[in-house]
Amino acid sequence: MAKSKAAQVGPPINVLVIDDDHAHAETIADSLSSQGYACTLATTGQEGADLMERHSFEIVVTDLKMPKVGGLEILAKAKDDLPDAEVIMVTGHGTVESAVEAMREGASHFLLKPLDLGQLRSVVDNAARAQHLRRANAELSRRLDEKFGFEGLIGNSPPMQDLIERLRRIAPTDATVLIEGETGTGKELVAQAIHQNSPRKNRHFVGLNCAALSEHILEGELFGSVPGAFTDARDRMGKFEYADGGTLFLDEVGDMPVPTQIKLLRVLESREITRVGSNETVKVDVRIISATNRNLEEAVASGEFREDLYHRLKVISLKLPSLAERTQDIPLLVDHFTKIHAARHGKKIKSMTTAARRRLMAHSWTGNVRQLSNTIDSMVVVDYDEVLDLDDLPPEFSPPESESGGSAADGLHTLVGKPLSEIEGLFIAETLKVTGGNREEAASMLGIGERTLYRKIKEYDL
Ligand SMILES: Nc1ncnc2c1ncn2[C@@H]1O[C@H](COP(=O)(O)OP(=O)(O)OP(=O)(O)O)[C@@H](O)[C@H]1O
Repeated sequence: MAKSKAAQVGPPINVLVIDDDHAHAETIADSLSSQGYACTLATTGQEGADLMERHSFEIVVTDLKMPKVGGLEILAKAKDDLPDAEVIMVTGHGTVESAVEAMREGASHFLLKPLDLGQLRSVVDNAARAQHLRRANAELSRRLDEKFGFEGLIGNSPPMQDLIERLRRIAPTDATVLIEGETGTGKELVAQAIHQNSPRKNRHFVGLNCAALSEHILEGELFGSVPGAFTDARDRMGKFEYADGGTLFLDEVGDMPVPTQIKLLRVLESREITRVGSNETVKVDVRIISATNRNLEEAVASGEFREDLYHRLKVISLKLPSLAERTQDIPLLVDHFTKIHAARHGKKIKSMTTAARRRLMAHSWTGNVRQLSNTIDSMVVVDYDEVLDLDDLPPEFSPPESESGGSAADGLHTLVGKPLSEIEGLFIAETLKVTGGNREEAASMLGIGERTLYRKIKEYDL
């Protein structure tokens, strides 16, 4: 491949070369560097593993047989720390079986020793092509995010745009964040988006639901345990240690038992944990994001939540709007979930009827975005004609009596006798309510142009 090709899109592809034979490692790196790759060398498996923790490599070329940390361990490490990296194994004739195992475990290619440099370059070029495609996709989704959201967070309404703007500023810092919001408003998604846009993104994002766990189990989960700490206790790493260098997401933090709250506060202050049953302390570097759908201020007032911990957790406080506060986002979310669920079920959905959209817009979504997603999921499953319509909606969406058949006429009776212009104004106002104030959507529902709608809004002073 020509030198320029490897560096075609953006900065050069980052390659990590791991080989305990120094001269061999250098030959590989020289050969790839001359093709425009940015190579980093490691001459032990351990050194390679350490480098993978700190840097983001796109391709890893590793020797299979190395003392202590071998190629298969490197592959497992790459899966954890660099899940998008392409791993290429270099192996001697005697170890072909392990190389086959490596392929099964997700290596993208293996090369036999003695290494043919031409073949090496062509295999690396193929991996680089896959990485360029990944970069292009990431760039595309970044642009889409810029337009419609942030890391999969869909929403164009003013409260969502404000939230996304704040997230962009908060994410790259190390600040502790408390996310408050009703169930299904996207608290976990927001926590993940913060992690993905922080310097910690290559380390673990570890979630723990603090509700419904007894004090002892929760503490074992958080801090780990040593044998003998309690019945069945094993030598086990807790979530804090596992999240070291990364982010720990404490979901339903408002339900944490008070004794555990005290221990958590101590850990946040000292930045070290003690496994349950042990006296040894372990330093941890973890960013804490917590979430709750309870009103924590009330919990503090009633003594169920410690005030000092509350203030520690809410250095940055984010309140997620309920779906009722951002009905304007429903059409975007509907399209988003239709695509996702159709792809998941391998079904083709061409469109959704206006009547079905209208019903979804008017619904009271107590379960917020999750409930909307589940509803679209079930519509996609039962649909048979590639068009999502009222008949695909779950039974709880059946129209109320007043909207169906003859009884609708009863409702209309109350309007008889009013001037047509007043009725028109009433209908426009109702439609705008249904669309959450979205005029484009309202105009399309009413079957009139947007300019006409603007004129009528002015005319009726809506
Ligand atoms: N703004 C959004 N854009 C796209 N998908 C979203 C958005 N908000 C939530 N979702 C989706 O809705 C579902 C519920 O979100 P999530 O689990 O983050 O909510 P939650 O507030 O943590 O809920 P709970 O309090 O019940 O744990 C997920 O599938 C998530 O991907």
